[in-house]
Amino acid sequence: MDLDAITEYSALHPKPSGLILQYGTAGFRTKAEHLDHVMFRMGLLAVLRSKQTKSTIGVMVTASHNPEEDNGVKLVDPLGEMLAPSWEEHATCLANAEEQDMPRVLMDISVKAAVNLQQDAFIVIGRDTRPTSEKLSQSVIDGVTALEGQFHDYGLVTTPQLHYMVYCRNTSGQYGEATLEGYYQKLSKAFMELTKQTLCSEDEYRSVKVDCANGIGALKLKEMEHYVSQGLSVQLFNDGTKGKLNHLCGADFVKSHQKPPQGMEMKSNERCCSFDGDADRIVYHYLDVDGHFHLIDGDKIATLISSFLKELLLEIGESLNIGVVQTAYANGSSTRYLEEVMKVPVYCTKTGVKHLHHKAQEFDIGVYFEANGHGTVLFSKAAETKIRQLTKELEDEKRKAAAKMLENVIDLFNQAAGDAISDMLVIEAILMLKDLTIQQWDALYMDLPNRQLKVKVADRQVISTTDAERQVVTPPGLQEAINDLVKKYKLSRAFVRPSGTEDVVRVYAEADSQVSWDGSIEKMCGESLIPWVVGVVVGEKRKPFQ
Ligand SMILES: CC(=O)N[C@H]1[C@@H](OP(=O)(O)O)O[C@H](CO)[C@@H](O)[C@@H]1O
Ligand SMILES: [Mg+2]
Repeated sequence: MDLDAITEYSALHPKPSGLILQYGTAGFRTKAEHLDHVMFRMGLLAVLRSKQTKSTIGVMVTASHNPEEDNGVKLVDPLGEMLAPSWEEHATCLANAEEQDMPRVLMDISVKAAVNLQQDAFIVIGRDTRPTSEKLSQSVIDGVTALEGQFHDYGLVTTPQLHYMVYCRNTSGQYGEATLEGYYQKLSKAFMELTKQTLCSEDEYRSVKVDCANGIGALKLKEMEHYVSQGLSVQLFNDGTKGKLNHLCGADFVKSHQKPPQGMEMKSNERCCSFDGDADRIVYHYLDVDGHFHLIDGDKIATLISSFLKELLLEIGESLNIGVVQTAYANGSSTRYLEEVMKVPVYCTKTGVKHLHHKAQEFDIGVYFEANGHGTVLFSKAAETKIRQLTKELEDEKRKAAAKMLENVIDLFNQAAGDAISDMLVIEAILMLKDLTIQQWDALYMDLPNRQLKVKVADRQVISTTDAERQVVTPPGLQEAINDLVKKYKLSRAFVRPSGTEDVVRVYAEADSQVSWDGSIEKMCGESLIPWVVGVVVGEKRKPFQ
């Protein structure tokens, strides 16, 4: 490693002294003006990771659903998954090293991680549509070239498209061709195959309105549109030609405000969906005839998908196991419906896709979705091989058709990461095949009323949790206080955790609809729980719930 050359290059991307950033749940994320040195250093780190794993590594420049002024970066590991936790620590150390210490820290990492510096390195880079993303991705490239890594810059791509490219390249093309054309071909072929025998021909089923959050999803859906136009017509809104990224629109806005995005014409009972800023999340929604807004979130998406998959499995008569993975934010009604009505086992992990993804890998078919709409379905290698084999061997026409459908579903899901485009096509296909309207889908179960709030505190790390973040460990007394509170309401649940991406504490509460009308959710969240959390964290001595 030529440390002098690295020092020289690094001086072109100097670190503001004293700035400390953390590689969080979704990489580094902050105001774009603080990120130039981080980008350069992540270019360097990606080269080390590539040498260590002898694989292509991805670097994505995006801040997803966060405001346009922000930006961020995350590394993508060899099979398209999130960076390994030990390397998250290396990333934090490298990003925070003061200018003069950086080459030594880089060297330390390569020794600790036993990196063979003679090994070749190959990095693929992608970026979203933020005004700062192009320049910042150039800084990543500077880092890669400073360590003499090879690279391919995919330019503007969605986050899941970059994950797909990494996965393709590290499986020698077995997963698909590592180009945008390859991605569109693979998905559209599976979608058209899957939907070709659908009986319904009414336009209602063939058309969907998409709020693209003024982000990259709009560009990529436009590119993809003609591949699927015979089966589905996609109407784009918030396509970035006027509005600001993620501003009053997009999946995060719709989910957290539980109201329609601005900039989208919605007529009653029309099927609409919203992507987030980097198109790795999706939620559906519609207005009913009375003009009431209905949100169909990640939980209901997981329910629709798992009931469809379970039916297909019954049809082919193979005992492949299926599991659904959620987080504590999943609505209690969804968990009950999945376990009690559908008889599907449900598991809860910590927040953050990497935890869900990891758990979902334990099943033949692992369905995972965060309530906010980030998720996908993973098929184990054994299940995939079995299903592909059945499409050839089965003689019974009905069973064979079910196996073929499953095969297309495997190809339609992005197995590397949650993907709004791919999820949308799966959902559209299921609705067509099952002849379901959005209202019928929505009526599978009724969400418990719920609230999610953020509290700004001096040090959010004062709160620590256990049991997949559902129980507070510290500060003492807080969990007991929550227990006392939820005891008072039917079907109620509440929890508090420090965010992994923002400097806030998140508070979640839900309760039976009967009692929510008298404002108990508000009582739980607003009047009592939040002041208590804030009080504890700032060290106030006041009693809870006063
Ligand atoms: C309640 C919530 O939606 N949390 C989000 C948010 O994490 P926090 O750790 O809650 O800030 O950002 C993550 C990354 O995008 C996403 O995976 C997660 O679901
Ligand atoms: Mg996102």
